[in-house]
Amino acid sequence: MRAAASAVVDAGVDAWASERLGAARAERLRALAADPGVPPFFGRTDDSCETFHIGRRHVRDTAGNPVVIDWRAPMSRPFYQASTADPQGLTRRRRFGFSGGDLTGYEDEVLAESSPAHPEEGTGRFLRAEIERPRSGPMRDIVATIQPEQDEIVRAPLAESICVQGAPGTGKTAVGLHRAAFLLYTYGSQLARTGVLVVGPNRAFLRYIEQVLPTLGEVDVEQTTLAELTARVPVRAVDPPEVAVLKGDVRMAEVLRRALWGEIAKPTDSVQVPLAGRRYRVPVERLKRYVDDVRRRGRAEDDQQVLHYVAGRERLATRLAEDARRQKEEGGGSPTDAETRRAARSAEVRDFCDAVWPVRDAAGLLCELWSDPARLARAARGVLDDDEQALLRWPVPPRSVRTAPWTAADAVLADELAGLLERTSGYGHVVVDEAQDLSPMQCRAVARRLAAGSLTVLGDLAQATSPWSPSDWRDTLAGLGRPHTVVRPLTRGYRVPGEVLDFANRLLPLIAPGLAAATAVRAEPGSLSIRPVAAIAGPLVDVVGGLSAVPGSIGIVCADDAAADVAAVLSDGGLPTAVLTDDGDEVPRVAVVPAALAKGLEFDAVVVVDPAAIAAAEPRGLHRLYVVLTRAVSTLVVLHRNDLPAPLGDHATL
Ligand SMILES: Nc1ncnc2c1ncn2[C@@H]1O[C@H](COP(=O)(O)OP(=O)(O)OP(=O)(O)O)[C@@H](O)[C@H]1O
Repeated sequence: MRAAASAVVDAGVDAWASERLGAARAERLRALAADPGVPPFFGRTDDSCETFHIGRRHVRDTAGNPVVIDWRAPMSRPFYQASTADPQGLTRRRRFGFSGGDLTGYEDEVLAESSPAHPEEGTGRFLRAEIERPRSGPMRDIVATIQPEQDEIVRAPLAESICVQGAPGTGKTAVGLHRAAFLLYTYGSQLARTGVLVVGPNRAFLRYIEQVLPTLGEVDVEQTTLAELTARVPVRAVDPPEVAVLKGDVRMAEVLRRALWGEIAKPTDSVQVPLAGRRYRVPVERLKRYVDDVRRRGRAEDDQQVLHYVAGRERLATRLAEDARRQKEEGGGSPTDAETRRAARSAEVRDFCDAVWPVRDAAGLLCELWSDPARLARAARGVLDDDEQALLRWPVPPRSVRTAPWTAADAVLADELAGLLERTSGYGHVVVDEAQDLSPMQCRAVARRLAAGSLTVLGDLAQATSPWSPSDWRDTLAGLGRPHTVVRPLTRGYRVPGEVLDFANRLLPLIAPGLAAATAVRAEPGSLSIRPVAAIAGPLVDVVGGLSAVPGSIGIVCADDAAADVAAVLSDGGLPTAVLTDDGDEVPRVAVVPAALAKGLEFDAVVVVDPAAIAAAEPRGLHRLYVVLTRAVSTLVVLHRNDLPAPLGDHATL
């Protein structure tokens, strides 16, 4: 296929067409470029008469016959879904193993109806080897081993919004990313216009996942964090917790709406509109009606019909110009469209709009609200009480909008205002990860990017650490604008060995009562080690030294404010490490990980330093600890000076 694409001559009917052909060919060659380390296929399906290979992309031979079927094609579905109970027409499924591009082995499952159940069906050798392959660098794709319950979600139709409630390591993130790739393949032309957006919680997480879609051949998906999505003001300050909670509260949407639309003034005087050399008086009564009409359109029930503030101002100007035009027509004149448009842009009309429907910008308006108590009180009356209003106000008004002490929550509010001013362009599909932590205002920011598209929401209520953490998904899904989204659970844990998962799951009745616990697909005797220590330093250096001797990634997770000390201890012990930061740098093989950044990440070996300190560091510290305890693929070592938090303490049975 590469040879055929290279051989095409870029001769179009003219220079422009030739250039376009050349660009298309370059694009095609780029799409066909293959990493020699990535095998062209990883599976094979046999039915009674045919054999198909399954791979990352479609490959055909010189005669045009398919040699490898793209994993996303409907024909590949049985490869992922067939079982001995339901062979889906297959007699055999074969999985190939590769090492650095060399075929090293294969595993067969005979699926004919009469065959006995495969002893390790679903957790075959290859799946296990794939999970346990030592990690280095960013997250890998799972195309070769997607499991049936994951495949159901990956291949759900585009129109279906889905919320995946998945326990740690059940593959939520992997499923969300593979779903994006599946949708782009299956609904390419529809999504080419509107695009797909993936939203993650922070840069460190994004850096970890951002290579998965490109390795699946999808380079055009936009992957971003919530902070980047809402970067309307330069964030340079941090809100105290109670202020951040209030700024994330859904009532802020009403306050901002009133702050913008509530300040539209009533016309007090008529306006003289110049049109084609004469002036026409528009009386104040009619002006009032125009303003009311346009303002009402700003509150349309159907979101797609809403007239945004900036467009409303233009509409108002047009209404005045049209009034003058009518007057001229009634006098026998026939003004042109261009003359009417000029009238709408005249100084007289502009002055009127400035007085009644002033030009606004999001940051400027927010700055006014936080600086001017009377202005805030007008917008917040009946919504926020006096104490709440006081929380929002800046003690000292800033010298300029740019230098104001903006916070991350302010950026989300500025984004809300920007969404009231003008329509935010929406995507055809949005995947939002770690959604359990979104504030109601952040949910609205994501919903604005959705327009008519659908949504994949990924999260785990047991890992919810933000102040808004919901106890079920209803409010989040309503906030995201898709209240009827079906919640689908994933409970088979692929990452964490059974011994470790059972230990972490002891926290579940406390942190998420009623939530089904995950069951691990692998047991790994010896994977969990709990070590009471008198002092951390010596044992920590010993443990990390021992783990460093084998390949794979190591995360040393501790309370955020202990990270620098832990790194210093390791470096003094001859084990230089880096502290993971949220600047998007690659995660080093051996990293000290502040607990707040552990979410979504995983390491072959994890050392948890002082779990009691992690639990004590924040209001939802036990949830944070649950996140931390579920990051390990092969080994978890817990070093504790103080007693373990209660449900974990009784480890006599371990
Ligand atoms: N079908 C699979 N085949 C191979 N590996 C898998 C499969 N499903 C999940 N994994 C692996 O399990 C690990 C966990 O997956 P992922 O990070 O997507 O889970 P998650 O549910 O988002 O976890 P968490 O909520 O704890 O962040 C990853 O290393 C992923 O590659």
